[in-house]
Amino acid sequence: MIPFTKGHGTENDFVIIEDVDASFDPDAAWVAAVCDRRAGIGADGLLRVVPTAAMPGYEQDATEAPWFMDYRNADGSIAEMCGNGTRVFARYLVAHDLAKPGRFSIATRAGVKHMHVPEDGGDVTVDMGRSVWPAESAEVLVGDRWLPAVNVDMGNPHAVVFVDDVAEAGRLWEAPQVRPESAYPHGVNVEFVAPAGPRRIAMRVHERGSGETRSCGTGACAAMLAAARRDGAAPETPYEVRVPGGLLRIVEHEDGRIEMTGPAVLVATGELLPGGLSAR
Ligand SMILES: N[C@@H](CCC[C@H](N)C(=O)O)C(=O)O
Repeated sequence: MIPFTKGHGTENDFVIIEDVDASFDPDAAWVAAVCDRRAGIGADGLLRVVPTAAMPGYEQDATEAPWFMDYRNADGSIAEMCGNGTRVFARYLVAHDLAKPGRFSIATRAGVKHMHVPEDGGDVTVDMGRSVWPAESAEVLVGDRWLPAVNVDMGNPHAVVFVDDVAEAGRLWEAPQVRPESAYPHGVNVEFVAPAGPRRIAMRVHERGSGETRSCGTGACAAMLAAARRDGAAPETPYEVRVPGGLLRIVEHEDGRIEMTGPAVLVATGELLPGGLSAR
């Protein structure tokens, strides 16, 4: 039987599997079966808690960040980074005595991230590092209009589109169409962003590998940065990003580091029974 924990950050939900001896490397089909909302546990993604020293290519980060967040999307694909995932992962480490509350670091495929988990169980902050702005120009189809995309890399790729109302994104049952597709050789997360007041935006997202989710932390940072540039806001200006699953508070510092604060909730623990997951 495989123990698991279920958690979420602004309703971006994850199955967390602890793998302290790095003996478990699930394949994509297994992850997709666990994340299936009818035949599995159901989640937007999976977080494997594994020693950084056991992750080939990341061993150098182990001293600073002993635990590695091995993130998988709901379809089983690997992504470099998950902003909401970092907060939930950090909460898990503290709850399971793998880290002390306060400040500590975790390793990810997008580098080491610095966390703050308050002792009182309050909201968790992650220092996401700096953004990169790819030069490609691209567009996203919204209804029957092609709108310009603002490309922001937060360790993973994002295309931010400004709309008047996030409802314009439609049902998002399928990945939004982008052009040229060559602008996103590894796929893209698409954020639809509308004004929601001074220093406040509303966002919906279609995530690469997971479909529409109720929140995306890296996406919220990309959206905030695109909005702040558009508003001409100075660094250190805090923004609120309203997503269907709650509220994230984000600030870009003078030195370009981006900090995101929001909830990180552990909901349940359980065990996966042998043979219970549907073969695909
Ligand atoms: N929900 C995440 C992002 C997860 C990865 C994304 N789907 C991708 O493929 O890049 C977040 O909170 O950042």
